[in-house]
Amino acid sequence: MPIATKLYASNVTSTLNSKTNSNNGDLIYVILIVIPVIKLFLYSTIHNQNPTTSTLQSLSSIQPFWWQLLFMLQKMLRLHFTTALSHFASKASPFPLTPVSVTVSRAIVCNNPTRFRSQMGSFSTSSSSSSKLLFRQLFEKESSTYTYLLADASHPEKPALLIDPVDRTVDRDLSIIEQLGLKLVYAMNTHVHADHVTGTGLIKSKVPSVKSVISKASGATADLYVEPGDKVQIGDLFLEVRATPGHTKGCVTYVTGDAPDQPQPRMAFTGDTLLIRGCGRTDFQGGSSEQLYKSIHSQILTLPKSTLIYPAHDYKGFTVSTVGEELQNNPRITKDEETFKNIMGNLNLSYPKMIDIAVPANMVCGIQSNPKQAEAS
Ligand SMILES: N[C@@H](CCC(=O)N[C@@H](CSS)C(=O)NCC(=O)O)C(=O)O
Repeated sequence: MPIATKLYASNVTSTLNSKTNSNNGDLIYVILIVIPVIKLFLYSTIHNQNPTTSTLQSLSSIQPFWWQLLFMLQKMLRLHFTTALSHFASKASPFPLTPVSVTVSRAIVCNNPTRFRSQMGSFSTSSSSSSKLLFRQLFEKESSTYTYLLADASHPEKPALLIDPVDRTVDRDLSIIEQLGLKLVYAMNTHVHADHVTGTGLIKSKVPSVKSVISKASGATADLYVEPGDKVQIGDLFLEVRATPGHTKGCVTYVTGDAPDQPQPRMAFTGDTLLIRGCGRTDFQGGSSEQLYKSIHSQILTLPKSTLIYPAHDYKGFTVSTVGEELQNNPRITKDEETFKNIMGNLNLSYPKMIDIAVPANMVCGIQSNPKQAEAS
């Protein structure tokens, strides 16, 4: 029996029980109170006394007998006596004393699951929703890199793309793609990375139909080059390409489409341009703090405040932010341009350990002469 029906049935039973009990209570009321009063009046009449003036005298003479009788009755009918008291009390009180009210309130909670679901839903701000989008944020711990998997799950072929895959985690990424029944179409980079080798080359060696993608401005070799304003389509979903130079000269940010059938809120894959509470360094690969400041402010922070920020790295355990959150809390980009340039000129970060291997490899989208060697590294 469904829980709501069960509760309703027990509620009906309780109501019937309390009705029976109140009839018993009426009977006890007659035995305990009405009969003694009649007896008192009869006694007064028989003895030719005015009942009003002789009440105290009369009571004192009959009390021992009647109270003894009442005491015995009470013992015999303890349960009924208690019920009778409850009956009188409930008649006097605006609040019912029987458990019926408890049962009813439980039934109301269980009968309104949608109310509680919608309350829970209104607290969810950390992910974007679309009936089409399948989204996964994947992490590579050596370089603290995020790789993003996006797919149109409503399309018959379930076309998918990867943003910023890492060579070390290609097998993991391809296995989740296979498990979810997706068809990987594009392996994309936000820029030429300096701290790890991109997974795009290795992916192509394992799934030759996949196309590698990078910006034309990067100067790197790939199957497809994107430019500002281009759209990268998978099924009915698309990403817009925005030029965001500054960390490197070819950096781009991929932003989900601005249309009612696209994920809401929008999602921005910012690479190393905008990090959570930080931003990419500007001291190599054609970096420029002046350009970075302009890119972030004109191309990313002008998006709706609800836009989700998904960076290529995080070193502090953050996973996602929003434009609104960064506008308020980012210690670098909330400053004026001069202060920002000063901060960026004094970061004193050591060069990435992999820079001498990573940059040349990534200039050809990670295509290795021996993919098996790369897989083992
Ligand atoms: N220690 C790491 C490199 C860390 C680093 O320099 N990160 C870059 C992005 S990867 S090129 C960066 O821009 N950091 C900004 C910051 O404020 O930390 C290594 O050796 O690989």
